[in-house]
Amino acid sequence: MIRVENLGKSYAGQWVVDLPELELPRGGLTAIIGPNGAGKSTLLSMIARLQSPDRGVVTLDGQDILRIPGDTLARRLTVLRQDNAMAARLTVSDLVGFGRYPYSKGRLTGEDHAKIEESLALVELQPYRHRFLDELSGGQRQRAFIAMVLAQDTEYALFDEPLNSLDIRHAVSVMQLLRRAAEELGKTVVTVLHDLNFAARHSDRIIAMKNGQLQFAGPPHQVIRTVALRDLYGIDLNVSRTDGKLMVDIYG
Ligand SMILES: Nc1ncnc2c1ncn2[C@@H]1O[C@H](COP(=O)(O)OP(=O)(O)OP(=O)(O)O)[C@@H](O)[C@H]1O
Repeated sequence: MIRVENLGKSYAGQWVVDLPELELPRGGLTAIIGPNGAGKSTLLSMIARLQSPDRGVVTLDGQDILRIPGDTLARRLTVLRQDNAMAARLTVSDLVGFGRYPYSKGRLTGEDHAKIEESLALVELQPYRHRFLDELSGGQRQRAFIAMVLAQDTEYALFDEPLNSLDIRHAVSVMQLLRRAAEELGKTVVTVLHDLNFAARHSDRIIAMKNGQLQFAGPPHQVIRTVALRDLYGIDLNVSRTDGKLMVDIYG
């Protein structure tokens, strides 16, 4: 379980994350939604220890993440960041191989190569394995980074807007991948999503943030409601339910 206590991050005297308490239980897929600037990425990067909080603690299965050695943490938790700045003259295979670093320390074993292949196949990038990152389209590059995260094969996997730049086929495929990781492999998947329909369809629970605070939390049908979405985004969106499936009319 990931637990956040009294967690805060502030810039210029303004709390951009201000969470007295938040629990992300083990297993399942949690979507984090909320308007631009709500604090979603900041929360994710503090959980992944990419950014340090100004107050409070994050615990992973009861352990303060600041006390977990880096290589141990890297075998338990991984994160796909929104800004994947990385050397362009790196091939797709090399990048995905970095996901194995916590295990191989740079000397890839047969098992590592198998994981790399499996991850490339999951995002359908085998034909591009020898391409340099700057020779890929935006969506292909995004899938390469997703493959790197999958290759790391950690129990906790955090994603910040994984569907960025993806066409609809690959967006559906990545969401199904995350779903399978949670359902069949028992991983704990936490992902920031802007697409409310993907969040409604594929998540077990939704956390909705606004102004750095937790606004709503619960299963999709409790959060994906016209009143809640108006509160979050300031617009009226019609939500319907057909055959038990929630559908947000995102065109207003
Ligand atoms: N380095 C920084 N210096 C100052 N303010 C920052 C910095 N990083 C983030 N912020 C501010 O913190 C707030 C939260 O940013 P964050 O990126 O966490 O939001 P978000 O919910 O992920 O937004 P988006 O949906 O646009 O990605 C924003 O108001 C942002 O401007």
